[in-house]
Amino acid sequence: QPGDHRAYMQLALSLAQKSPPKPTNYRVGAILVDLSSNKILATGYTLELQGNTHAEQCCLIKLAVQHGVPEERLNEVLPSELALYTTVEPCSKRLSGNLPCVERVLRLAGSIRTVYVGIMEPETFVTDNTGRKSLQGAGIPVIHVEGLEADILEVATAGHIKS
Ligand SMILES: Nc1nc(=O)c(N)c(NC[C@H](O)[C@H](O)[C@H](O)COP(=O)(O)O)[nH]1
Ligand SMILES: [Zn+2]
Repeated sequence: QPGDHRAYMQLALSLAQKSPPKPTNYRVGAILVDLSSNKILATGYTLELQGNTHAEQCCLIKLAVQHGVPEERLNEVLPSELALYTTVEPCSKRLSGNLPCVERVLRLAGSIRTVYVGIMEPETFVTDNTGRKSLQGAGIPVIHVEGLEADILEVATAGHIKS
């Protein structure tokens, strides 16, 4: 139901606000929801876990640790009807060269069925995020949850030098 999507995205935004502001990335919040039980399996925000971690990546790292499997084998242990809510669309390229979150989601396509985003990635670092096309091409719909765009963008870019 739309109300649930909005509530989950609002929760993801509250997580994003915990992220330490940096000029070189966005402050993003993400949650993984088990749609069959409507339970939140994991939450994450940018830089929550050590290293240059993304919000979506933090959700997956936590579950990998919890289940004692490498991140890329999570679809062997996770329920098969998950939804990822992320305030900013998953990255398709990272200036750091780390594995983009779109790749992390694609290899778990058996479990992550839908991605809900608050905004598409702005053009600050990567000008043509191809994530949405890649995911939808793999049968994973990317659905825009409307209404929080201004707040999400303000939080995401709080660490940026305002020209
Ligand atoms: N969806 C998403 N979740 C995040 O947690 C995050 N930080 C970004 N940010 C996307 C942006 O394109 C990259 O942050 C830059 O490309 C720099 O790359 P690194 O983050 O240093 O690997 N995007
Ligand atoms: Zn990412």
